[in-house]
Amino acid sequence: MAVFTPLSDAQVAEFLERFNVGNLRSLKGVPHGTENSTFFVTTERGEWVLTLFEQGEFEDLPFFVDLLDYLDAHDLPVPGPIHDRQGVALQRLAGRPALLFPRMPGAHPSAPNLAQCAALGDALGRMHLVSQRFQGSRANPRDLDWLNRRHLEVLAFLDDADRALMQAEIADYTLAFEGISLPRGAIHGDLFRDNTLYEGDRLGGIIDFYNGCTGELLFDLAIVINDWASDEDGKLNAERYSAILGAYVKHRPLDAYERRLWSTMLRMTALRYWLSRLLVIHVDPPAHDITPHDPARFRLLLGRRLNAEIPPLPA
Ligand SMILES: Nc1ncnc2c1ncn2[C@@H]1O[C@H](COP(=O)(O)OP(=O)(O)OP(=O)(O)O)[C@@H](O)[C@H]1O
Ligand SMILES: N[C@@H](CCO)C(=O)O
Repeated sequence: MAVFTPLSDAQVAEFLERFNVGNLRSLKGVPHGTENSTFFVTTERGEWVLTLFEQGEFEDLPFFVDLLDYLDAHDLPVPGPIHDRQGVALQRLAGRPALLFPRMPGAHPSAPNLAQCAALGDALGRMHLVSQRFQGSRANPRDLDWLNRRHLEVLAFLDDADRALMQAEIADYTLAFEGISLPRGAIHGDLFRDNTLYEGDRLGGIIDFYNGCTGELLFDLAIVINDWASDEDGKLNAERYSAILGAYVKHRPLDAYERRLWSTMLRMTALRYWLSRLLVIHVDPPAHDITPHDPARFRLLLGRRLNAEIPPLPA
């Protein structure tokens, strides 16, 4: 259930008057999502998504608006926030920060085919090409510093083998990344399958940029590979791996440091989700009654990335 703040038709009809999007025809709460209240809004001019922000860093919202405006202006398939008649995107409604977006077409791909993987790699490559010139800045909230700090809070909940693994891995990443500067830019930060929408093989939209930040582009790519190209047993699926990366490098070839650190980055981003999911369960339970994601999935992926050879990167 993802309507934490209910809205009436009258409230939304009045809200829409601030914009040039037409008059309310229907309003429907979206039953997915875990963090924000989301509504599908229909007017005679089209379909829109209204998001009320319930938690998180409200001071980061202008960064997300600027990033989405920028990517939208560069023809990436993202929902560019609708600006009101005065040119302002970030609003307040029912005491919450609010944004209105165009509704992107399509559905989440649970088992993406190779054409869908290639479409994702293509869009991410195009995004990273332009995002290196994005002027905004927001530190990556889940970077290596965060891993180093926050893993200490979950060690007590792990068995001896997992505790030793987590500590050894983080020490290894710290050494591997020391003094190395990888290409940086704005990144999505959480580009899982359920943050994309497809109509057939066409990528209709990349959504949920609320983990967006500026950081290492390779971090984004590794998150994508771990989610999109892992089979049920956690092993890398060579075909999906090649489809995504092959399409990506056509826009942004990887440099020598990125190639050298690729397998480490795959492990680090697997551990990033293992840790964030453990923190949700043991340390920071969500304010709302939602089913937490399973940390074991990313413990499995980490083990696979450690113990199996990573397929070569495309040239
Ligand atoms: N612009 C959009 N176009 C179409 N559907 C959208 C759009 N924005 C959000 N949605 C739908 O609403 C759902 C919830 O939105 P969103 O992911 O922003 O919320 P959340 O609470 O942050 O959820 P999550 O748990 O996925 O992080 C999405 O899974 C998607 O189905
Ligand atoms: N994609 C995240 C949840 C949202 O940040 C996860 O799977 O743990």
